[in-house]
Amino acid sequence: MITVFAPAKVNLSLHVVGKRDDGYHLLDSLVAFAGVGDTLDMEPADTLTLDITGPTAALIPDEGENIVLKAARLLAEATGTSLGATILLTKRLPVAAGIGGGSADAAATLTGLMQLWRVELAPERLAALALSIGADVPVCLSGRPTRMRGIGEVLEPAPPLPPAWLVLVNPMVPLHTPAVFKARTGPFSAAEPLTESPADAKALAEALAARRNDLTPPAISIEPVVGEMLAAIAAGPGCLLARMSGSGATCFGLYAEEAEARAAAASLQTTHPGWWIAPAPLLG
Ligand SMILES: C[C@](O)(CO)[C@H](O)COP(=O)(O)OP(=O)(O)OC[C@H]1O[C@@H](n2ccc(N)nc2=O)[C@H](O)[C@@H]1O
Ligand SMILES: Nc1ncnc2c1ncn2[C@@H]1O[C@H](COP(=O)(O)OP(=O)(O)OP(=O)(O)O)[C@@H](O)[C@H]1O
Repeated sequence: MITVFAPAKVNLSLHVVGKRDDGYHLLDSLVAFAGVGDTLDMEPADTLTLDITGPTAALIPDEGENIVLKAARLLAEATGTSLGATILLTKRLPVAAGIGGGSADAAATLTGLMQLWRVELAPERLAALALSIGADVPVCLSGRPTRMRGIGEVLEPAPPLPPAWLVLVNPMVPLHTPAVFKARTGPFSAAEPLTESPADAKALAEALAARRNDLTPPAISIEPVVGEMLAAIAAGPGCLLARMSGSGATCFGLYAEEAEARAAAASLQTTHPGWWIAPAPLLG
């Protein structure tokens, strides 16, 4: 059996720098990953089947093909294999949450099934297949701190990030990516990539504070609770920065120490028992 971890994707900064003719937005984003996520267990089988369990399994809508099966089907088509797999997805991340839950699952499916089926794809074919599943799937395949540009297809390693902790907070209200991009108004931003490795978590927070997530105002216009979450996270002790990830609604606090992140998470959970709150290390 193969087990693959599908970590939450966190956009530490996200600048919307333009728009393509087909309506997709051009981004410049510093993307990292957190030590909390879904897991996929895969075993060889004659056909492809998916079971879903875990605390957030029920949040995945019934309609449409699950992105795990879509990724598996496209990989089988691209490699010409007739092999199947029994896949168990343990879902822990909230859905439609800006932390790439579905994209992380799709990337983990590709990684795991390539091992299970002993198939390979040229890197550029794999990248194109990933992008055809979703804009965030290529970066989730990389799994390490990355400067993401274009609509998600232009990837280059980011400078190494220092040890740091995150607290991810979601109001358990889905926020759909197309609606947030649609609500964005005003001029486009300049790209302001991180060029040097921050010495520590405080320096990382300072560098991030000079940048932003341009999707925050449109997300707040659709779900005002995003503004409430940012204020609640920022007000807690030890918080170096509070920001929204991706198209929301998940926001994160950045902390230097694990104990600070755990204390902040416990305090937020007491004041907001309905929110999904996960302390996790920033993966280097
Ligand atoms: C906001 C981010 O999460 C940042 O990492 C991603 O850009 C979104 O990635 P994703 O959820 O995989 O997005 P997709 O499923 O490919 O796109 C959903 C919809 O969001 C809008 N969209 C998405 C990505 C992008 N760069 N510009 C867009 O305008 C489009 O209307 C698209 O139809
Ligand atoms: N395995 C899956 N996990 C979560 N959502 C899935 C999955 N398969 C299909 N979906 C569908 O994909 C939609 C988007 O879910 P996802 O959690 O990937 O969004 P997101 O957090 O907006 O992603 P991103 O951070 O890439 O913008 C869901 O509303 C759901 O209908």
